[in-house]
Amino acid sequence: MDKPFERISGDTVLPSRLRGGVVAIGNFDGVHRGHQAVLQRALDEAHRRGVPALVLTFEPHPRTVFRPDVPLFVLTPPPVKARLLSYFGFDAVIEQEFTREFSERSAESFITDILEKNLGISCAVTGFDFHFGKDRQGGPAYLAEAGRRHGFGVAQVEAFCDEGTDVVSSSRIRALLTEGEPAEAAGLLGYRFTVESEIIGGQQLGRTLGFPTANMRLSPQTTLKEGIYAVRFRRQDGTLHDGVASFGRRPTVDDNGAPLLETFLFDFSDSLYGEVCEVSFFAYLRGEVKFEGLDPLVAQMKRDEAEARAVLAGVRPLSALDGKITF
Ligand SMILES: Cc1cc2nc3c(=O)[nH]c(=O)nc-3n(C[C@H](O)[C@H](O)[C@H](O)COP(=O)(O)O)c2cc1C
Ligand SMILES: Nc1ncnc2c1ncn2[C@@H]1O[C@H](COP(=O)(O)OP(=O)(O)O)[C@@H](O)[C@H]1O
Repeated sequence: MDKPFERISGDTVLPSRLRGGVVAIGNFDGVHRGHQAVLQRALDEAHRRGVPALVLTFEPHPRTVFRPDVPLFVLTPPPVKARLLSYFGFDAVIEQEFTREFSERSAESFITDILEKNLGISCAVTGFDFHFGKDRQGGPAYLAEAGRRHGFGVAQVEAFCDEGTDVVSSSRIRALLTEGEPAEAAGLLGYRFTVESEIIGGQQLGRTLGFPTANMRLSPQTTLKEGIYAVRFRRQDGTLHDGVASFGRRPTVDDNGAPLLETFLFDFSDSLYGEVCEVSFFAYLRGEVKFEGLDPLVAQMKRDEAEARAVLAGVRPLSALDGKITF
């Protein structure tokens, strides 16, 4: 059985069972393959030292605090990020509340108050470009020097490049998802992009068409391309179901609403209302179309189902992490 994983809010002094740990520090939005290089280094170091493996992350994403006027498509909201980190093998994530006030802290106060006093770390692991403290005072050299002064280890991990050329980044992944390239995004993430939300009621029309759909609202900042996808659906109890999903405004039946994610699960007939479920995106099949009536819509949905079944029949895990999420 997997060991218990803890989500801890920032500004708390860690209990003794989690002190002395190795902490990976960063926003890690997406927990992509570049992040995973940093996270793996922290895990290896924790195993070598025989101490807890922790992640320190900032919520909400600092960019939303510095640029509140620019919406940010967050790839991994806190519960999703926490689940990925637990699958990856960490003992806990510390979700430090990020505010303007927090950002005004000096780099030295970040070291003494957060890393030393609250977390009691034995080693910090960061990416090559991690900066911290007011006006980005603290960089890699500062952290290394602070480690020598305060007696904790420091490891910094180089930029992780895709096929040796392009740096893997959250912004590249956001752009791929916005362009309808979920398979390419999965290549950079190391797993299939996954959203989590509660199943809500709709117009109850789907069941009369032979295509009941489990409906979810995604965050309004999600700029995932609208259209039809081959997906895998995960229920709260961990069971997986293949399906086909539509993300969009349903121009045939309801042209005005905000986009909805609606998933038809194959070979399934239970109620899902009120359950928090996950949808993982494997392939983009087509854009949404305004049909003249329900018959051509249903005929197209049947073709979509056949195409999604064919896509999903051939999929393989991209990594151990992917295997834990969608296989
Ligand atoms: C595989 C699939 C493909 C869909 N394609 C379209 C489409 O091209 N155009 C459209 O207006 N709605 C499309 N929809 C949305 C349907 O109109 C919607 O699911 C149906 O009206 C049921 O609505 P309800 O869940 O509120 O009952 C699609 C839904 C699914 C599951
Ligand atoms: N195969 C299935 N795929 C999706 N949802 C299903 C399925 N079978 C039963 N359901 C249930 O039916 C609901 C969807 O039915 P539907 O008529 O489309 O109503 P709604 O308008 O609420 O989407 C889902 O939320 C779920 O509780």
